[in-house]
Amino acid sequence: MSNVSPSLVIEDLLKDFGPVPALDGRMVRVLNGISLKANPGAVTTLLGSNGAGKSTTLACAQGLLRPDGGTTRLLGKDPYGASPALRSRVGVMLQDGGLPPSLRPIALLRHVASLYRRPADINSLIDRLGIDEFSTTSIRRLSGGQKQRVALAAALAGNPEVVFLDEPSAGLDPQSRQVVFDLITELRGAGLCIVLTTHLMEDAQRLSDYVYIIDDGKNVAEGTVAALTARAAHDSAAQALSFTAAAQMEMPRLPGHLLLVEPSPGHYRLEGVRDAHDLTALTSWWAERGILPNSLTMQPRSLEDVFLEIADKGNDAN
Ligand SMILES: Nc1ncnc2c1ncn2[C@@H]1O[C@H](COP(=O)(O)OP(=O)(O)OP(=O)(O)O)[C@@H](O)[C@H]1O
Repeated sequence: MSNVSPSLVIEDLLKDFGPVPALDGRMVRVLNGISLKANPGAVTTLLGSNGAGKSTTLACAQGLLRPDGGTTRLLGKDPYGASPALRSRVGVMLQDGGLPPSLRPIALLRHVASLYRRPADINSLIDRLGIDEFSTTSIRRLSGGQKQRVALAAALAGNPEVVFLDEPSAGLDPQSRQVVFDLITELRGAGLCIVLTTHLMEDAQRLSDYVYIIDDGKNVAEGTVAALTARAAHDSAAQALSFTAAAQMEMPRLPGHLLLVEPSPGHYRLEGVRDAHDLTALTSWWAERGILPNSLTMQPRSLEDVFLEIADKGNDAN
């Protein structure tokens, strides 16, 4: 891995937007020193909440926006104002699709493929992504998930070495999501450098070889999913326990370090469990109230726990 030269290298990226009338015409710094690397044959994920700066980072990496500072090298070149030769080696799937609304999907994909010297096998992409099912419908009338599939096929039509996927699973039903995930995994196996953004922890956890968590235009953590989750487990000995029972029960009084919440009706989550005594506090409440939970799980730490902890620390620091 260390001998592989990264397809994308970003160092200390700065990007300002504005002037913003609501801020007396001042500029807003939305990227404040983002750095990352993405290797071929790997899925590199930018994970962050809404507005963290993921799409802006991708737009700079793709050469669609001119950065206000820092350096960006895509396949060894500055992507801003790059030659068509560089662009033909890169595929982009934008969050809002950017597809011409009046065209039909297959005509569009054949046209896009015809613009490249070494296009992908477009029939196989159409088949894989189930685009045949809606081939006679214009893009304008496609559902969100169908547009996503066409946008992914368009991003891959030129047989790129690097592909940028902005929220690739947005709007997809579980079956299409699985198809897209399988395709991404296969492309990684074929040596593509895949850079994706998501705010969905589950997607990041399932797909990523390396994750950069960004918040407020800055890097806040990075690593493999395994390293990030292991580090968080080491940082904090507390675990969470989930159970399902009758909805909207009166909450018990628990020791101060425990927090019992009902994130959705009938689904309870006890946070901060450190040892078996903490479980006694919970089971005493169940015994007093005659509650027998329908299900009960102690959860291993997920990327979501890591993310929420980092976000919490960020909020505390502000
Ligand atoms: N053209 C623009 N002018 C002014 N502000 C902008 C512009 N584009 C983006 N921003 C701001 O920059 C910040 C980062 O936006 P960006 O779209 O990169 O976030 P994101 O992490 O991709 O979010 P999301 O998950 O919601 O797509 C946001 O606060 C956004 O409002």
